[in-house]
Order: sequence, then structure tokens, then C-alpha cells
Amino acid sequence: MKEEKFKISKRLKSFTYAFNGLKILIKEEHNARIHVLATVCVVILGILLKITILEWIAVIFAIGLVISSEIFNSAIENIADYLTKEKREEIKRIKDLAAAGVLICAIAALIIGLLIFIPKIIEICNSN
Ligand SMILES: Nc1ncnc2c1ncn2[C@@H]1O[C@H](COP(=O)(O)OP(=O)(O)OP(=O)(O)O)[C@@H](O)[C@H]1O
Repeated sequence: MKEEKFKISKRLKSFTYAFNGLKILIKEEHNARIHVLATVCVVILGILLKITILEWIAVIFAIGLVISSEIFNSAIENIADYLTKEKREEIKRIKDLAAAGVLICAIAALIIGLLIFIPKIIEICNSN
């Protein structure tokens, strides 16, 4: 493979490609909009319930995990649709596996959220 020279301008351009990917995600992927909405709700809840730094780390990690898994899932779906629009058992397997990846991340994020927020909500209910 040909060695390329390191160029700051080229590295910065990579960021613009990545931001373009985010634009595509928000514009075209409806599940991603749900994740963004869930993220906003979780961040507001975190601020209101004054979660600790360690809890913020877990929450931010969970948010990043779910959104990035959704992005990889969308990329895989796009490749699959580019390969063929026909109904194929192989495409079904590929898309179902990618969707399973998102599901696992979403379940892990949900458990993290419940572990952090439920005790705080119970505490508030008991103190009233
Ligand atoms: N070409 C295909 N051949 C066979 N099964 C397919 C094909 N395309 C989609 N499927 C099946 O339909 C499911 C949903 O696929 P689709 O591409 O609509 O994704 P989605 O999860 O609905 O994503 P989005 O809502 O972002 O479009 C897949 O998981 C797969 O089981």
C-alpha cells in the first residue's frame, strides 16, 4: 500500500465527511431521531436529578454506544441495499444481525439508565 503524507488539511476534511454522515443519519434514519430524542431526555433527567460524575460517564458511554451502533447499522443497511434491492435470505441475515447489534446496545443502555435513575426517583418519591 502506498504511504500517504500526513496533511492537517486532509485530516480536517475527514471531519467534514464524518459530519456529513451525521447529517445523513438525522435526515434519513428515523430510528436515529428517536435515539437523539431519548438522549435529550436522559441529559435533562441527569441534570435535574444531579447525577454524579461517574454516573455521567456511564450515561455518556451508553449514549455513545447506542448512537454509534445505530450509525454502523445504517451503514450496513446501506451497503446491503446497494448490493441488491431484491428479497434475499443473505441480505435478511446481514440486516437482522446488524439490527441485533443495536438491540444489545440499547438493552445495555436501558439497564444502565434504570440502575442510575430508578433509585434517585424512588428517593425523591419517598422524601415527598
Ligand atoms: N433485501 C432484503 N431481503 C430480505 N430481507 C430484507 C431485505 N431488506 C430488508 N429485509 C428485512 O427487513 C428488515 C428491515 O429492513 P430495513 O432495511 O427496512 O431496516 P429497518 O430496521 O426498518 O431500518 P430503517 O427503519 O432505518 O429503514 C431486515 O432486518 C430484514 O429482516
